[in-house]
Amino acid sequence: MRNKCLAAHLVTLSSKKKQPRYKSPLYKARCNWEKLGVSDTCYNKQKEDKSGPALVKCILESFPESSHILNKIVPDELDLIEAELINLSQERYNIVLTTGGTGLSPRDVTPEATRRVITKEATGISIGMITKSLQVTDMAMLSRAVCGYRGETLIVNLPGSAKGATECFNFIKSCLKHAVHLLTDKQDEIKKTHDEFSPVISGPSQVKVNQVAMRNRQSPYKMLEVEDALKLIYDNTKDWHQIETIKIEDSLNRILAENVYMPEPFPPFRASIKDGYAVRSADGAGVRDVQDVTAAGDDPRSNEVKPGSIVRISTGAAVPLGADAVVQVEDTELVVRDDQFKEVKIRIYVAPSLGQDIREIGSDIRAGELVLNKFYKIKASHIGVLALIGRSNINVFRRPSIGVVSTGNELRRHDEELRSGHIRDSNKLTLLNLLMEYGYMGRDCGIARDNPDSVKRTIAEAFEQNDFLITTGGVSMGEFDLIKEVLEKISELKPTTFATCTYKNNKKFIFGLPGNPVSANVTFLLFVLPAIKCLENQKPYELAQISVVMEEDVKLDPRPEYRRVRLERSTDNKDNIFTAYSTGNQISSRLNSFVGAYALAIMPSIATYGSKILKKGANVQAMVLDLNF
Ligand SMILES: Nc1nc2c(c(=O)[nH]1)N[C@H]1C(S)=C(S)[C@@H](COP(=O)(O)OP(=O)(O)OC[C@H]3O[C@@H](n4cnc5c(N)ncnc54)[C@H](O)[C@@H]3O)O[C@H]1N2
Ligand code: MOO
Ligand SMILES: [Mg+2]
Repeated sequence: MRNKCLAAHLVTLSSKKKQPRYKSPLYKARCNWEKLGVSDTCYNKQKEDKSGPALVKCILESFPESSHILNKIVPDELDLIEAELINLSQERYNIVLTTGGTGLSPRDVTPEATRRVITKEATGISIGMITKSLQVTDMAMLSRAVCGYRGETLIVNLPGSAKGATECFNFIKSCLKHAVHLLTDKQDEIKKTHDEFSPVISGPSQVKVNQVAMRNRQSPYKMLEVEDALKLIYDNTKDWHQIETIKIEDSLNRILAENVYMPEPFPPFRASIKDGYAVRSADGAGVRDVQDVTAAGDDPRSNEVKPGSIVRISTGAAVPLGADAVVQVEDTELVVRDDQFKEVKIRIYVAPSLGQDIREIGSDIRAGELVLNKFYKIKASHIGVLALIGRSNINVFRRPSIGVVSTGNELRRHDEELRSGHIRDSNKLTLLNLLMEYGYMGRDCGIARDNPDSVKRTIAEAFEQNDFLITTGGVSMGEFDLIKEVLEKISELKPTTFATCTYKNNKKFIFGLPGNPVSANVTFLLFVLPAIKCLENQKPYELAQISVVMEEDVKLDPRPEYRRVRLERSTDNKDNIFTAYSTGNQISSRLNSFVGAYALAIMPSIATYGSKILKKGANVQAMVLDLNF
């Protein structure tokens, strides 16, 4: 339906062209957004229209989902421009951008035509555009650009030059989508944008979450020990596994869901191990006639070695009939050659033994032999084996599709401009890349704002595409910490949260990790990774541990803690003991405590250790993050 589309129409008008001569569509493109239109009046054979194509390029860059762009030219005539604008609004284009005709020359009539057409003015857009343009040139004072709308169509006057038009488009583009959503009454989209901007409203927070005075003063969720938490995670993930068939080319690091047997012997023919001569061993040493040659790929039945003769052979070639040994070229000498330098007679120094330098049929892999076991993680050489035995597809355990959501009003994408009170979302890229480090792919499912609707909507949208979600933030005791409120079945690993739920009849898994970047990283390694592996039907997993000696006194916490440490081998290193040095301040907001960290040294809780201080020189276990130290 066209009226439901987000569309733009661009009209470029030129004041320079006196006669209206051309009216032709210049450019039409269909993309997978709905309908965008671009029209252009500044077209004249004496001068190339640059602003139309330049704007089309800008639109496509800024709104790659644009589905229809029409670049059209209309002449600089009040009535014609008016008629065209009315026509475009009747066709329900969502945005009409005009270029040209906004200045002070007598031919400049675009604002007048626009005023005739619009039912209401959108003054803010013109003001925004002109204000920002004034930072570029004082000439912007001469702009008479008008912006407004007729029906569902937003009409925006831009200057005529390619530079001015694209500059002004870039000044106003951030509000265009929302303007169209408002004009077309797209409530869902409108709400999303309002959520986005809620945190910048100054004064008391506008986010009405709950009656804060009634909040829990203690977490109502049961807090678990790490081991119990892991058990609960396994119990809730171990039965999910599913099998899928994939191409062997795509199977690296996947978990095999079948035993793989060899269907036929390998090598499938008797193959030479050396470059040399295929011989009859009974003929012994001495001078032989070189009867023929057989190369890799030749049919062994095409040749038969006659008594007293030999056949030149290369490594990997099938040994011809009659031959039962191969003599490497190093153990021979040339006796006679012909004019063409072909070998005629050679001498074998040492009598060959039966079967020498021949790989018998099935000597590498017997027919029926088990070559790969179910539950193996498929490595490069395994894929080679699968190729060797002629498998195109293989059954593996399906991986959950994984989405990553950040939550927080303070968050902006790392590439977005920050305003006061904002920080960049670092957890998203950390987690997506941690997934990749361990061989998984995650999807960016956006940033949810700290209100129940936004959290619910973002989670629901993420569940549309994913089996497994990792969220960060919003799991603690704050009045805007909402993740737990929207989940059904919950256990808490203070403050990490794990829940399973059914969404549209499918079982889904969600980890609400703490927002603090270090905590998100550590809890991913401790809990999320084992859960993903369990869904893939791998055995209970944890990072490999080694024994380390702490290089400093450490104040312990009521909860076990995981210190980021640099490791050094002890000088004598008899028992393979490593010394662990903390990577600076360990506060959980300080993500750079991971920089230079090779391991997580496990600090026991006060209760387990029986003291508040772990003394320098104490021996503890450390989970290895990077073996290359
Ligand atoms: N009264 C209590 N307050 C807090 C407790 C508690 O037990 N009682 N626990 C503290 C601990 S420990 C942690 S960890 C945090 C957990 O916080 P949340 O998971 O609720 O996360 P937020 O409050 O949303 O954010 C915490 C912190 O992290 C920053 N953050 C959040 N998301 C991101 C991101 N994607 N990228 C970068 N930084 C992010 C956020 O700005 C906050 O500074 O709660 C303590 N409070
Ligand atoms: O659990 Mo919080 O993660 O200590 O900072
Ligand atoms: Mg919080």
